[in-house]
Amino acid sequence: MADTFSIFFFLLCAAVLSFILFFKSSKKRCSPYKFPPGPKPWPLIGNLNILNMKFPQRTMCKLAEQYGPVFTFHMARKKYIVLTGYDAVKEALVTQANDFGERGLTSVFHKSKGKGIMFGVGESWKTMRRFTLSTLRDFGMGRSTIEDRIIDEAQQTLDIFAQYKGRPFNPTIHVNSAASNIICVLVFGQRFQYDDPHFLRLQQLVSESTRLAVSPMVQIQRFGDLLPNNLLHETKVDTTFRGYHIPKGTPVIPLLSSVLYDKTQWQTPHKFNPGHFLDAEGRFVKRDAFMPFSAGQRKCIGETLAKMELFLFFTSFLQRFKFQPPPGVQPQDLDLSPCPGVTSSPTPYELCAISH
Ligand code: HEM
Repeated sequence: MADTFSIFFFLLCAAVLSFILFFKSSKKRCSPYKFPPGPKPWPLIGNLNILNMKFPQRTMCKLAEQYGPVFTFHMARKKYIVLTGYDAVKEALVTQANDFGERGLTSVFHKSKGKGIMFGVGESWKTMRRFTLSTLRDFGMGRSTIEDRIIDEAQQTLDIFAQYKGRPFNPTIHVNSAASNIICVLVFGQRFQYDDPHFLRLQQLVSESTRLAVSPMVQIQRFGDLLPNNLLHETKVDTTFRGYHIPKGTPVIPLLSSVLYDKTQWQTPHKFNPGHFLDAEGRFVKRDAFMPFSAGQRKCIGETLAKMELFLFFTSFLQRFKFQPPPGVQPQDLDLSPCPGVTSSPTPYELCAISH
C-alpha cells in the first residue's frame, strides 16, 4: 500500500513538474519580448548567489566582460537590464531618453508612491522637476549670488579646521555640514551652526537611511533593493534596444561607474590623471564620458550647484591649508576604497590641516 502511494505521489509530482515546464516553455515561445543574455538564474534567488553584496558594481563589471555591455541579471525572480560602458549608457539614457527615463522604485522607496522628484514618476515627476529647477534657479542656483554664500560657508569650515591646530581629525561631518548649509541657505534662507543638535541629528538620520537603503539587512526583506552607483531606471514603454525587445516596466541599471572607468574612453581609467581633461596645449577639454551626474531626462538637477561648491570649497581649503596624513601614516598606506552605499563616500579617515 505504502509502495503504491509512493509511486502515485512520484507520478503526480512528475506530471505537475512537466506541466509547469511545458507551460513555461510555451509562454517563452509566445513571448514577444527578447531579453539580453545573462548568467543562468537559480530558482527563487536568481543570480544573487554571484552578487558582491557590498560592491554590486564589481560583479556587474565582471559580467559585462562575459556577456557584453547589455545583459540581464536576475535579482531573485525579477529581471534587471544592466547597461555598462559609455556607449550603451549614452544610447539608452540620451538617444532613447524617453524609453529609459522612468524611475525604478525599489521597495525601500515605494513609500514615496512615485511622488517628489528623485523617486517621482509620470506626469507628477515632470511637473515637480520643472518647478524645482526653475525655483532653485530663481533662488540663486547656478548664479553668482550663491557664490558668495558658498565662499562664506567655506570660511566657516576653515575656521573649524583651524581649531584642530594641525592635529589629526576626521573632516567628514564638517564638510557634510557645509554642503548641507548651502542647500538650506538656498531653500530656507538660513544656515545652521555646526554644533546645532537638530542639524547634527538630521544629518545623522540622512546618512543612516542612505546606508540602510543598501544594507544586506534591508535587502534580506526584499532582494531587489540594490542601487549600484546610480538610481534605478525603468523602461517607460515597450522598447527595442540593440536588437532586444524589452517590456515596459523593466528595471534598468545604467552603471555610471562602468562609464567613469571605461577603458575605451580613459587612457588610465584607474589612476587620478588630470591629463584626461587637458589637450596638448594644456587647455581644459570637456569629456562626454565624464558623467557622474548621469545623463538624459533624469540627470541630476543639482549639477551646477554641486560643481560650484566643489570648486569653491577645494580652492578655499587649499589656499589656507596644506593637508597631510596623520603622523606615521604614509600616503601610499591611505585606503582609497569607498564605503559601500548608495553614494561612494570614503572610508572613515583622519587628516591634518597645516596652515600655510
Ligand atoms: C557631487 C554631487 C552630486 C552628484 C555626483 C549627483 C549625482 C546624481 C545622480 C547620479 C543622479 C541620478 C540620475 C539618474 O537617475 O540617471 C542624481 C539625481 C538627482 N540629484 Fe544629484 N548629485 C549631486 C548633487 C546634487 C545636489 C547638490 C542636488 C540638489 C540641488 C541634487 C539633486 C538631485 C535630484 C533632485 C535628483 C533626481 C533627478 C530626477 O530623478 O529627475 N544632486 N544626482
